[in-house]
Amino acid sequence: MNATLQEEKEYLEEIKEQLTLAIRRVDDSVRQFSDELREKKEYIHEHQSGMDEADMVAAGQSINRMAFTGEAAVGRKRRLFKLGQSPYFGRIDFAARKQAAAPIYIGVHSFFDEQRRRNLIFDWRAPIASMFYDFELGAASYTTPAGPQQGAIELKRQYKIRDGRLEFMLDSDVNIHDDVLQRELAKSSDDKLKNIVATIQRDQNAVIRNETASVMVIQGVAGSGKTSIALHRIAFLLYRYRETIRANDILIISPNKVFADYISNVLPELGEEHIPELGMEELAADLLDSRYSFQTFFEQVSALLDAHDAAFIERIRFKSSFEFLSQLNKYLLHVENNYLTFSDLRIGSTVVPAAFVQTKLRAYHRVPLLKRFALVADDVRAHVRNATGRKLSGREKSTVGEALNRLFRFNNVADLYRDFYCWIGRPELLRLDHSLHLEYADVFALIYLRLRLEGISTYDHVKHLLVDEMQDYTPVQYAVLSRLFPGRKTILGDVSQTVNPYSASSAETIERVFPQADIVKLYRSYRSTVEITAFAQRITPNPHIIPLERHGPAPAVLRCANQTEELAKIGELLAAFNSSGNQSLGIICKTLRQAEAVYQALQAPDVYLLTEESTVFKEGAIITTAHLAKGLEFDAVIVPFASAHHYKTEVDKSMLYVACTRAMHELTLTYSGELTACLAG
Ligand SMILES: Nc1ncnc2c1ncn2[C@@H]1O[C@H](COP(=O)(O)OP(=O)(O)OP(=O)(O)O)[C@@H](O)[C@H]1O
Repeated sequence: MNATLQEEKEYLEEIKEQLTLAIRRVDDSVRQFSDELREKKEYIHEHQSGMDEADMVAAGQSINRMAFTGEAAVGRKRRLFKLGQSPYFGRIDFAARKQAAAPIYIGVHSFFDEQRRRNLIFDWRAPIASMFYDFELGAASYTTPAGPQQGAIELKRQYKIRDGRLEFMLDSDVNIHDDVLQRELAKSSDDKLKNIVATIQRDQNAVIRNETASVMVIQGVAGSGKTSIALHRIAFLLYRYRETIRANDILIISPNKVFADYISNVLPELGEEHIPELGMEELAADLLDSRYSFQTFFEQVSALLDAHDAAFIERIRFKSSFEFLSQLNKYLLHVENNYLTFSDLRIGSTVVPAAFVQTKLRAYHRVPLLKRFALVADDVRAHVRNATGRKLSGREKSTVGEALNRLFRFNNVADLYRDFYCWIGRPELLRLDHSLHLEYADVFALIYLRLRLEGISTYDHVKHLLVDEMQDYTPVQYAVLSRLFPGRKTILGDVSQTVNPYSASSAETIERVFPQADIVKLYRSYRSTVEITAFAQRITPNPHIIPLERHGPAPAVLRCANQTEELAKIGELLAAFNSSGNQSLGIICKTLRQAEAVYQALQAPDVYLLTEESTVFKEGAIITTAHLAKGLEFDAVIVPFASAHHYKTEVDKSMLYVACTRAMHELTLTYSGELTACLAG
């Protein structure tokens, strides 16, 4: 063993010892807290009769304080314990100007040596740790409250420590060493998405640590780490702004529950609490006060996959356009200018001139229209009070309210929405029957009208919004999000991975809704082998994509004589997976019907069918649809029924691209009949 390795091993043992001592100290203080808490409770119990209300409140507060401190100690213990397993993953020896170099160890959390009053491990989010990601050996700098600290990195080292044991270490003289990244990516994926702190790349680090963007749009190719980066960005913001932002101030809008479960590990792995999460449809139901039933996005896409209905596509296309949002905005102006009828109001013997009401209503132009009537009613009441020199009777007060409500010709948003289509001369674009069941394309348009006319402030508390799969949301949806969430936003996705090409948004479309957005584009793909990435390029080419140099078997396209033989083949592939070293397999179909057919045919134990109703991500082998698999990844992927019969339209092609790009190491397609033309390249 060379001297450096020996030194590092000794240092690791020393740190582990320090951590053990620190855990013991926390244990002692937790014990002390719980003893004090018990004594306090006993004291209160015994002296209850002699205590007045103020004493009780004070005692309650002190108990809460103790419990809070106790909880913080338990959290600290959890973090220390985790550090004991893997205390650090990186080290840089940094020499600040005119000073000798000092080692800086970087880990998932910081560890402070109370006795010597110095940091033994720095949190990866600390400003000084940013140099590990941003610089090679030589000149380097980081920001401090007093300005940039210049200096030089004299050594850069990476470690893999697992269960307290040093598995390997590497000195690197270039950026984060490719070897370590390669080792990480070559591993099989056994479970949910993982943290990537040890191998964050420079361009990714810039996105994670960006503090200036009020809206950040990340357009990145499949497997470029968008979701991972966005979650690390949240962890960074929680650390950087720990005084002002808490986990509860953040909201993740996720495409479905399985995805939400799939990403749920990353932040706790980084020591952060669970972040509230909401599906787009849950948000819609909430904003419509559950007054309307509506088609879901899954149902819309399934309908498109089932049949080619030109009128349905036309409705979706129009309502996904920027033009539609502009028309809605113009219509709102039209409503304001034309749908209010002003006349003099007679309250008792007082006449309130129409011009008075009109001026008042205009003065509140910043308030949503339907909210203005109540404000103007107060003004009218005050006017009448001044004119008569007396208080108004209850009856007179309600007469004012009723008269003002009559100024506006509509009393519900659905009627206005219907009227909008007459106004643009396209009534055929709305399918809304009396049961008020909305098509998915209408859901957010109706919400937008409601938002503009009534105002909604339920989500004002959210300080940071994260939206994944941005390509699936339309300009109207973004206009709603923009008004609903005034705080900062991180929006990410990939235009090539749309499941509905008729409603897809690009980064440029989103930029039109958020002109202030910082747009970042990521082209390096980390998930799949070079062979799989090249194969997926045959479906949707992207000349800019840069696959990470990692090789594996070429994807296989297996021809079968008929469907029975195809299902038998999939059974064989499943058996081969079970005896391979791979941990996860995704059998990804175009539709749920196909997925159910494969599931029935295989009848294999330990194979799960993932549907729209599923709420958790399962390990091992799963059968699902491309729509649901979006955002997930598997060691090996099988795409059944890749025939010309099943994959022929634009929507089918999108599904095939999503399915193939889920594979990390192995990809197999099966078909019978003629092979799909989507693979023609
Ligand atoms: N810097 C990195 N170090 C190690 N692994 C990384 C890095 N960046 C990304 N990865 C890995 O690449 C894979 C893809 O990441 P992620 O799912 O975040 O990408 P994505 O862009 O959201 O993908 P998609 O849009 O295709 O769903 C994950 O396994 C992730 O851990």
